[in-house]
Amino acid sequence: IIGITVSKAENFSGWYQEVVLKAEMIEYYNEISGFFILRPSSMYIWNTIRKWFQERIEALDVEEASFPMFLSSKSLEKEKDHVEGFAPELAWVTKAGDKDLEVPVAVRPTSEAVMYPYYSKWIRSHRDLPLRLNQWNSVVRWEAKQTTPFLRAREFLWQEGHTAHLTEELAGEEVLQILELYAGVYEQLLAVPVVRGRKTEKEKFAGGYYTTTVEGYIPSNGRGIQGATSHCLGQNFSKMFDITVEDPAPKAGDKAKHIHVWQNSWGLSTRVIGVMVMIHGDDKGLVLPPRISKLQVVIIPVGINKSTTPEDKAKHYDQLQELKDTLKKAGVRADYDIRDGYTPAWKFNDWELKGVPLRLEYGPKDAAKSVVSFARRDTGEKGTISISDLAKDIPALLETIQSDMYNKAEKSFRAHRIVISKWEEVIPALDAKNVVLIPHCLKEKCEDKVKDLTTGKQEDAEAGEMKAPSMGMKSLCIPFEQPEPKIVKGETKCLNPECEAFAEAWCMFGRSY
Ligand SMILES: O=C1CCCN[C@@H]1CCCn1cnc2cc(F)c(F)cc2c1=O
Ligand SMILES: [Mg+2]
Repeated sequence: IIGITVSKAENFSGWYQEVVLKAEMIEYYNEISGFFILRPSSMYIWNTIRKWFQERIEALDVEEASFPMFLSSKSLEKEKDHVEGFAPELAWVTKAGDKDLEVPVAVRPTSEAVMYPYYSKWIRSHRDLPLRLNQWNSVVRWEAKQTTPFLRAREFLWQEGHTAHLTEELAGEEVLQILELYAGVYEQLLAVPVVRGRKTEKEKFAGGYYTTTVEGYIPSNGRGIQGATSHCLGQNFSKMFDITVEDPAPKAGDKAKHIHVWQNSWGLSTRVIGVMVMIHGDDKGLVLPPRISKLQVVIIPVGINKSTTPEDKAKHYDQLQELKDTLKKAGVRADYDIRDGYTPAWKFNDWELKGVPLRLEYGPKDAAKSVVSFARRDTGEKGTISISDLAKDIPALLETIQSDMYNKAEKSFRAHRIVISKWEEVIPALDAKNVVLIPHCLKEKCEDKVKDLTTGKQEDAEAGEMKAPSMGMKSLCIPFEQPEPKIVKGETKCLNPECEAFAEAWCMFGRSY
């Protein structure tokens, strides 16, 4: 059978691998492990996201650039403090042909060290600010952990924005504008709800000042997943790379001094596609939100069989063409499937596997009544639409599917975000596939302890039980939207029973990717 042989509820990771393969989104690059081929249906989704995001950052005066994909160890040296943790992920080129390179070069895992020596050269006066450049490219991080399509790959497509500003306020404003665009990619295109917040000191980008993030939730395993990040780098990188401007408003009598610029960097990757697949897919395969689906409507001829005369078949197929033209004129990405030698049922399965949001069935009986039958991919709901209403009803139905998919996922995430004020309720909540909001002191050491306290111990596992001890919980973000009752400084204690500090905020924790 062409369908999915693994149930999403029973074997989530096996289900996921099978869906992305059988829906023809991905091919494993068997030559080298950890690399994947993105096939047309994935690239269509990525390009839809790219157009949507590109249009909006252009409105923010962000310009596009393309920098080399190799890093010299000299410029890597400049950010050595936080790069050392990443060193195992760096891929190096040491030879060209049969000659060793004098100095090995690293394949970019991100482009700060490639770009910022030139930011230093280009940014002289405050009139050169703000500088806002974005790259659409791919980066390489030689992950040691198990890779999986879209979610963790050794090379992935992303965009990386790198901006420089005169003040912390101007940088901070942009950090949030970009974060809101990331939330828009998820909520408006992928029908995926996200929580907006700030990363804790432990989870933020170590080279930065603060990190804001959009966090997703995977109902199948109750885990949180980082969706995209928008960092304020503060003046950390401008000090490392000497990116300064003359003070535009020196106090009278002061000699001209130089200000280190305030920088941001922000990235969203093809991981977003994996998140969408995991949330919306089902045991028949992919379920695509209409706004990002290459094919929104597939029209399947039914009731055509051996007894149908060639004339009638030809006439019927002409009508399929008319239906398709009507839908295309209405702005719907539609096509029909007249592949010979396959039954309608086979075709239904094939297009369900590929996640096409809406199927229309059209046979001689429908023709006689000037209707088409429809079947929604997300809910399976069926019905009929009169052909005269197609141009109006189909676009409306597609928008209904888009918002129903979002609302269903939003309801599920909201129901699995549990506000907790008693420590003993935490692990049961995690085991019930929830993420939790707890009063927390936000200190790194305390977070380490919370992770340890919530990691199942080997001896707890039933003797001989193969299951790995349950994963501890990490902080996901400090939600901008804080639950009631608001944490009052010095009143509520940090929920970690071994921590004496007061809570600073409600912090979202969960098992995570
Ligand atoms: O996350 C983003 C958004 C886009 C621009 N970059 C930032 C920070 C990237 C953080 N990061 C993430 N991963 C890395 C992996 C490495 F091998 C390495 F040398 C450096 C890094 C590294 O700096
Ligand atoms: Mg990483």
